[in-house]
Amino acid sequence: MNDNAVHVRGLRKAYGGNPAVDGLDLTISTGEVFGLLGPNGAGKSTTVEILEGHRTRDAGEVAVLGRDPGRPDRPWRSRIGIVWQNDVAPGELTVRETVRHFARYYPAPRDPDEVIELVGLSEKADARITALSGGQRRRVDVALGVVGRPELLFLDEPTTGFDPAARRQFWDLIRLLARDGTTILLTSHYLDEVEALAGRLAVIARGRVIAEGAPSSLAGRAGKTATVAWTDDEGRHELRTDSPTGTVAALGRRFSGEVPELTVTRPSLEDVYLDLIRGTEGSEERPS
Ligand SMILES: Nc1ncnc2c1ncn2[C@@H]1O[C@H](COP(=O)(O)OP(=O)(O)OP(=O)(O)O)[C@@H](O)[C@H]1O
Repeated sequence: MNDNAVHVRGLRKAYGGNPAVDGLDLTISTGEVFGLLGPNGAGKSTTVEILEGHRTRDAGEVAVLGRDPGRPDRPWRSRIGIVWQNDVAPGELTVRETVRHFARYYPAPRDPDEVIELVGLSEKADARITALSGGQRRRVDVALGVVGRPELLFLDEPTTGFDPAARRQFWDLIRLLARDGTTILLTSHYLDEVEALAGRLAVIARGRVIAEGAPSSLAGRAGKTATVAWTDDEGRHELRTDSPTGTVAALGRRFSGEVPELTVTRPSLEDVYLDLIRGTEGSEERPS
């Protein structure tokens, strides 16, 4: 159909007459790490489940790895990987047994021991799943999602329950998979995670994409007013300006050298995101 990993036009899905996905368009290029953001109930999971072939749609054109996920077959399924939101690992097996077991479902799996190492569970390889902590079980979920060497990986809230160090380690794993050519669709409520990992993202509200772009430039973020702050004998100063370069140059001249505690900040991704979704929840008006 086309070379994109994911191609969606006019996707619709309603539950009992209530639209959950309401004319959604999405294109994800092969090899991209794409973030999906949106408030609770925006339609992210419904969209992702349709793309995964786990939910039917009411209308719209959808191609995932060139196929209609509404008619999934086994070879297509083996090309996608899913990290489920809920723990799917069987309890009585060890980590290694579990990963080996799942590897057998795929035609060209990764080496189970390498995968266990990748997710940082080598020391727990012989532990039963039931003996793992919540964050460690989540790592098993990730291992099961990638052991089949997927071309397209769906990650839904992947780092929920991870400690900060484990999150960073997981981000490294995602970057490694991306370098390996894996296309990744990441759904997360952690904006720093999306910013760190995604090349592009879409914000969904009330079943539609309301903004799309690189995290650094979403909704005109890069051009938004900057805040220049510095400290002098009188204390801390903050100046909002559309020309921070000129402001910093003037400060440089005033201090003839280093400006004490100088910072230049633009609105964070979270600021821009919250602005975007403000008014989309509980309102009858739809953003254009
Ligand atoms: N199986 C279902 N039956 C009925 N309504 C559903 C079903 N699944 C989802 N919905 C409704 O569809 C809408 C979109 O839900 P969805 O789970 O896709 O949102 P989401 O963006 O993934 O939210 P969250 O961030 O909370 O996971 C919500 O109003 C939800 O109540």
